Amino acid sequence: MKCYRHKQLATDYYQISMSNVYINEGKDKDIAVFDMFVRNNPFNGGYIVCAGLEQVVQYLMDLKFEEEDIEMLRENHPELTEVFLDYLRDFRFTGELCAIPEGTILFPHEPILRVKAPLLQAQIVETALLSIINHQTLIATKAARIVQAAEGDPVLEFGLRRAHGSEAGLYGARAAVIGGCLGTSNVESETLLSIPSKGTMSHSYILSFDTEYESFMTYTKYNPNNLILLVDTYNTLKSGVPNAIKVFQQLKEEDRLPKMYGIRLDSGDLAYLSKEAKAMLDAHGFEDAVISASSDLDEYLIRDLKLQGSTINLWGVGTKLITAYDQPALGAVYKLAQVESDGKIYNKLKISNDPGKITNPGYKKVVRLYDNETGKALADLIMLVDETVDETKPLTIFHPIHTWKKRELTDFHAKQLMVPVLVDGELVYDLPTVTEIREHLKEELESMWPATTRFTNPHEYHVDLSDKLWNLKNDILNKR
Ligand SMILES: Nc1ncnc2c1ncn2[C@@H]1O[C@H](COP(=O)(O)OP(=O)(O)OP(=O)(O)O)[C@@H](O)[C@H]1O
Ligand SMILES: O=P(O)(O)OC[C@H]1O[C@H](OP(=O)(O)OP(=O)(O)O)[C@H](O)[C@@H]1O
Ligand SMILES: O=C(O)c1cccnc1
Repeated sequence: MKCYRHKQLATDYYQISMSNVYINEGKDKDIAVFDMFVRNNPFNGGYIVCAGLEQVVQYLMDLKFEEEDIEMLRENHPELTEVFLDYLRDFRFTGELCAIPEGTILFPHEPILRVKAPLLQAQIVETALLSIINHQTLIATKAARIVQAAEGDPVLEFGLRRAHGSEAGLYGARAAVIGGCLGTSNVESETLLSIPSKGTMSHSYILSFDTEYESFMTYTKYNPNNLILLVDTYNTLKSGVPNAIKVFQQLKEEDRLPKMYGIRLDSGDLAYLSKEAKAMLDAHGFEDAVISASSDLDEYLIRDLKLQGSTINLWGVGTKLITAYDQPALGAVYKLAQVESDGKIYNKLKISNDPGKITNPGYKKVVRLYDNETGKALADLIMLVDETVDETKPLTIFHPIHTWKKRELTDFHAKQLMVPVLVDGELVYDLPTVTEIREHLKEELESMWPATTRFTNPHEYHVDLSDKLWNLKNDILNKR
């Protein structure tokens, strides 16, 4: 049986059936603008970390349908016309993609990306684009929170075994590094991230030897530079830590104690055990030993362990990071905002009884307004592409639903968040490396007030609409 992935078929069938209509009704040449955005911050948090753009670009640039895909569609779906199947044969994405760069902090309702392309092209890519961005943005945001809780201690991503399949593990590892993780245990990600995978040892390794000491000592023969010994297999304080100290002493005598050495705790009271282990290591002159821990950790547990005075200084985080345990889906959506047909422009919005769910029409951009004195971000404005912000005058911004909530901004500067990525289907953007993206996120987090990034009841960052966009939206609503 053949079983391999056709990425171009990784879509919902309705994209195909709607495209079949578009081409037969001559709508395929209409130019559509779609926005992708998230409606709520995940994890009850105050921000979102953009991730996944590189894979979106790869997908759009590589997208084509093979003869066998077309044959399969013809056989299984007799309703698909030959005109449409023929069109698929030569399919290429020839449109425009603008996006907020990866590692940028984003807030609900702001377009994370905007696609402007012939309607059929812009439509048929929806599912793939959403699945890429929904996944990586969610994991990058979770990772950023975990890294924030670790307060500068390195965090390693250990989740592959608990990921929802190896693809989620691989791209989850990428997103985790974007979110600030120092590295990952995932070996496959080395080719993707160009970051060497890292790791310690498992309980089974230790159990495979007659004694814990022998397992540790044998490990040192083959791992001269990486020596993090797992100390909880038998008894952390009575056996694991004393055996680790014996090994470190012996290596020190032989002048082969690596720079990076230490222990990993994986069960029990991590605060208590880390403090006791630190005291024992210090008493033997191993003050610089790494004390790492894993065991169902997340941002709340890490914060709690720090409050308890734990001495852990390297965190291994698996399940709760790679699965975004407390919020398994981000909920980004992809909505039609404009159609250009026969030279005429029609701005579109989706109505809802919930005013927060009514989409924003038009060809838009996002601008971030920064305070000149502190350099901190003040608010974001979603506006039409042809609008500018006059930085020389005070600017009054208002809540898009509760419009009486107004704020006057003075002494600020504005920065456009979206950048052109594809023009006429061609790449016009230098894709940064994952480590560059991670650095960018650090700067982004520094530009936010702590009130926005705190875990408990974070301040709702203001994302407002320009007057012109607000009027356009209301005009459309009033005409219905
Ligand atoms: N000091 C602490 N404060 C709060 N939570 C802690 C503390 N120490 C450990 N935990 C957490 O408590 C949970 C249970 O830990 P525990 O060691 O009892 O189970 P375990 O890790 O599954 O151990 P075992 O593998 O021996 O069953 C884990 O999520 C762990 O991270
Ligand atoms: O707790 P997480 O955040 O998910 O981190 C990954 C976990 O995976 C390993 O456990 P596992 O029991 O699978 O293997 P082991 O026998 O090597 O401990 C490791 O020891 C961690 O506890
Ligand atoms: O290297 C490790 O310590 C590791 C890797 C995967 C899962 N848990 C731990």
